[in-house]
Amino acid sequence: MAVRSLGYVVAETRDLERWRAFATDVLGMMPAPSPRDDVLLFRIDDRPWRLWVGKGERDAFVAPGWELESKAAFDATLDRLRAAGRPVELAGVMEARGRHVYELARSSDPAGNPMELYHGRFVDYAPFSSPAGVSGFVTGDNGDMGLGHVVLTAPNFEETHAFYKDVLGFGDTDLGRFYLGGGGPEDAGVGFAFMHCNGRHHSLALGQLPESPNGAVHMMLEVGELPDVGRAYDRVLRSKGAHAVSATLGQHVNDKMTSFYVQSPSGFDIEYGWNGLVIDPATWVPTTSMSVSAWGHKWAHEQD
Ligand SMILES: Cc1ccc(O)c(O)c1CC[C@@H]1C(=O)CC[C@]2(C)C(=O)CC[C@@H]12
Ligand SMILES: [Fe+2]
Repeated sequence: MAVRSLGYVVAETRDLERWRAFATDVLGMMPAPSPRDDVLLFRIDDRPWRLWVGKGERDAFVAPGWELESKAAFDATLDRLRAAGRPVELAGVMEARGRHVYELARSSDPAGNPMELYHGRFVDYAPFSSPAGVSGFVTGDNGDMGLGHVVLTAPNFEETHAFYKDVLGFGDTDLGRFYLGGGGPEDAGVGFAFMHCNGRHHSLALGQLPESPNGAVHMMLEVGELPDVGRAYDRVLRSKGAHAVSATLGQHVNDKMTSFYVQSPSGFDIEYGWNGLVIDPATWVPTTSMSVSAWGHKWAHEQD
C-alpha cells in the first residue's frame, strides 16, 4: 500500500518555448500532444507523458507525481496522510483526466514540498522516438522504476524523512552526511536520505537544506547508453551558455550513476545519467556513503 514509483513531474515556467527547445533538442525528450496551449508535455517511454511544463508566473518545480498501484492503495495512502495531519485535496474528475490518471490528489510533506498522488497507469502505445537520437530512457519493465528521481529540501529533516517512510512507505537506501564546507571544525555537514520505492536506487532524496528557491534541487533522467550522456553533454556545451552546466561529468559513489547536471529553464537542475544501481528492496541493508562522487561532478560553485 506504499508509493510504487515516481510517475511524473510537474514544472512551470514563464518561457514555454525555451523549455520546448531544452527538453527536445538538449535532453532528447519526445514532445507529446497537449490539449492546452499553456502546457507542454514530454514523453520518455510509453506513458502518455512524464514531464508537464505549464506556463506560470515563476520558473519552478511544482510537484512530483507519486504512483499508487490501485484504488485501494490510493485510498489507504490518503487516509494515512490525513491521519498524519497532512492536507489532502482530491482533484476533480476533469483534472484527473487532464493528467491521464484515474484519480488524483494533492498533498504536501512536513517541509511544505507539494506532491501529487494518483492511481491508474495510462499507457500510450505509440513508439517512443527521441528527436535528439537518444537510444532510450530507463524506466524499468512496464515503467516500474518510474521516470527517474527527484531531490527535495527539508530543513526539518528528521520529521520529513520519517514521513516518507511511515506515511508513504519509502525505504532507506543510503544515508549520507556530506561535508561540503571542507569538513573543518565549523562544518556541521549536510544530512541526506536517499530512499527507494522500487528497484531504482533512489526515487527520492531529501537534503537537510534551506527551502530551494526553485522548488527542488534536481530531477534525474536516466538514459540507456553512456554515449547518450556524452552526446547530451556535447549539446549543452554547444548551446554556448544558453543552458548552463551545474556539475561536470562524474560518477556518484552510492548509486554508481555516471551523470552531469544542467540547469533547466525552471531553475532546478536536471541530472542526466546512465547505469544507476538497481537494488532488491526486499534484501537491501541501508548504507551510509561518506562522499558524493568517485570522480568528476565539479559543481559550478566550486569552479575556479
Ligand atoms: C550524492 C548524490 C548521490 C546520488 C545522486 O543522484 C545525487 O544527485 C547526489 C548529489 C545530491 C546533491 C545535489 O544534487 C546538489 C548538490 C549537493 C547538495 C552537494 O553539493 C552534495 C550533494 C549534492
Ligand atoms: Fe541525483
